[in-house]
Order: sequence, then C-alpha cells, then structure tokens
Amino acid sequence: MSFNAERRWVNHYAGPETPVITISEQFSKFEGGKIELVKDNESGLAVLKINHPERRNALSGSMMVDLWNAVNTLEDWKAGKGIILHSVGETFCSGGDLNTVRQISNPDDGYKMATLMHNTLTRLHQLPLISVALIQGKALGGGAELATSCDFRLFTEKGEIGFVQGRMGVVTGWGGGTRLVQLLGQHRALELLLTSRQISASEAVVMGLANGITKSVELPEAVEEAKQWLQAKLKHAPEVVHALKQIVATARAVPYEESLQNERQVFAMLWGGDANKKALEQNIKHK
Ligand SMILES: CCC(=O)SCCNC(=O)CCNC(=O)[C@H](O)C(C)(C)COP(=O)(O)OP(=O)(O)OC[C@H]1O[C@@H](n2cnc3c(N)ncnc32)[C@H](O)[C@@H]1OP(=O)(O)O
Repeated sequence: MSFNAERRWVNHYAGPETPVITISEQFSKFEGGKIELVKDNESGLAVLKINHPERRNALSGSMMVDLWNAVNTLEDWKAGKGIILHSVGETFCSGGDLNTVRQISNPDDGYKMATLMHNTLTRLHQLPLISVALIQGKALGGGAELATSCDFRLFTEKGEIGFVQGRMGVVTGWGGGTRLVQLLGQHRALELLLTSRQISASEAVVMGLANGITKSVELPEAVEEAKQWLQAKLKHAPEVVHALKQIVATARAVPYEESLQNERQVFAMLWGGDANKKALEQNIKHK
C-alpha cells in the first residue's frame, strides 16, 4: 500500500496471475449465506457480519465473493476508521463451506479459491482501517485464517480457535499460515498447525493470539463491547489513523529499509496537513 499523486491509498497487492474477477464469477455460483457490510460515517465504524448459521457460518463461494466486494468498498471509505468482523449464532466460522469445497475438489480450483481468498484477506489485513474480529464460538480451519486477517482479535469466554486443516488432509489455503507465523513466531505457529488443537479464549490471550476477552458472553452485547473497545483506540483524525495503520501494515509486509522509506513518505504527507495545523493552533500540552 502507498499513496498515489492524488493522495489516495493504492494497494499494490496484485496476487497471482488468474484474474480475481474471473474467479469471482465462477465462485458466486456456489450459493449459501451472505456477508453483510454496514458502514456508519458518523462513528467511522463498519460492521462486517458473517451470516450463514445453518452451516455454522461456513463461507460458501458466493460469501467469498461478497467478502471480496466488501473489501473493495472499504478500500474507498475515506471517513472510516475501524471495522468489527463478527458472525451470528454459536459458531464464529466453520471454515470453507464443505458443500462448495466438494464441488471444487481439484488442484486447479483449489488454487483459484486460494487466489481469491489471498487477495481478499491480504487486502482486508492491509486496509487503512483498524479491524477487530469478535470470536464468540469456534473459529475453525478457514475461520481461524479469517480471524488472523484482522489487526486484533477479541474472544468471548466461549470463543475457540483451531487450525484444523491438517485433520482435513490439507493446509492453510487463505494465507493464515503466513499470518500465524507473523503473529506467534514459527515454533508456536507450527505447534498449532501440526496438532490442530483448539485453543480456548484464555489460552489465546496468554499466547498473544487474542487481545482480550469480552465481559459479555452473548452476541449483541459482545458486539457493542467490541465497538467500544475499538472506539477507545480511534481518537485521532481519520487521516492520522489511516497513516498509522499504513506504517504498521507496511512494516509487517516488506523488508526493513523499504518500510522506513514508506514511513518517511507517510510522515511527509501529514506534516503541515489539516490535523497537524489544527493541533499546532491549539498549543496542546501533554501533561
Ligand atoms: C478452507 C479449508 C477449511 O476451512 S478446512 C475446515 C472445514 N471445516 C470443518 O471441517 C468444520 C466441520 N464442522 C464441525 O466440526 C462442526 O459442524 C462444528 C463447526 C464444530 C459445529 O458443530 P455443531 O454446532 O454441533 O453443529 P453440527 O455439526 O450439527 O452442524 C450443523 C450443520 O452445519 C453443517 N456444517 C458445519 N460445518 C460446516 C462446513 N464447514 N461446511 C458446510 N456445512 C457445515 C453440518 O453439516 C450440519 O448440517 P446438517 O444440519 O446436518 O445439514
């Protein structure tokens, strides 16, 4: 991600050769469930809801495309500061919809699914918005990978996470293996991937995979709590939030020197800008 001449965010993640638009046309035919996006310009918070309770919030092909479309929309949201990703019912997300999976069970289609989901989740991770996944039940397989594409993870007491792909005879296909190594380091990541064991909310906090446990156990209340938790971190002007996220997102994605170069550019974009001038006029003291 970087700025272009019009000071708009440009996401440089192109992904592999197969055009994602072509894959999305194929995958939208595997229907079931939906992903709902609601943006609130006043608060600067968006809510992304995974809604497929009858399949324990598994992602069908059409939901993968919905998510891709939602990320496209969020990339252009200038007033936005944060996103809460949550689902409905007792399970956070049971991974890929096995009804879709069974219809694309060959290496070519597997590569296409991985391409679509890598593109979507990498861009979700790199958005200039701060994202929180609220995990209120099991996050399994692709559901665990989805959770790693947010900046933060909050669990309810009933939240659990498990990289069960190995038990299904596969490996992480949505970029979650790479993000898990970034989050936990190679040894802990390998242990979770090799054992496929499911981690409770309290163990996830100790490991650094969860950033906290909500007081509320039930969903509408836990979503409100997650919103408040995130809002408390979004005090700065949107352009400052976007710039800070961009520094962190770039640092985790590119080599050190390149990240420093990016940081200088981001700094220069804000230096003498509206938020900076306003702060200087107010003669702020940090006592
Ligand atoms: C991309 C690669 C990956 O994601 S690999 C990981 C794939 N996911 C899985 O293997 C999860 C398999 N599901 C389970 O372990 C359980 O269903 C879990 C999620 C623990 C929920 O258990 P429980 O609450 O008791 O519900 P249940 O098993 O009775 O299921 C209710 C109905 O939902 C369905 N369901 C569940 N998971 C999926 C899935 N991933 N894809 C499609 N359908 C799924 C079940 O088959 C069941 O359907 P039905 O009511 O019997 O018609």
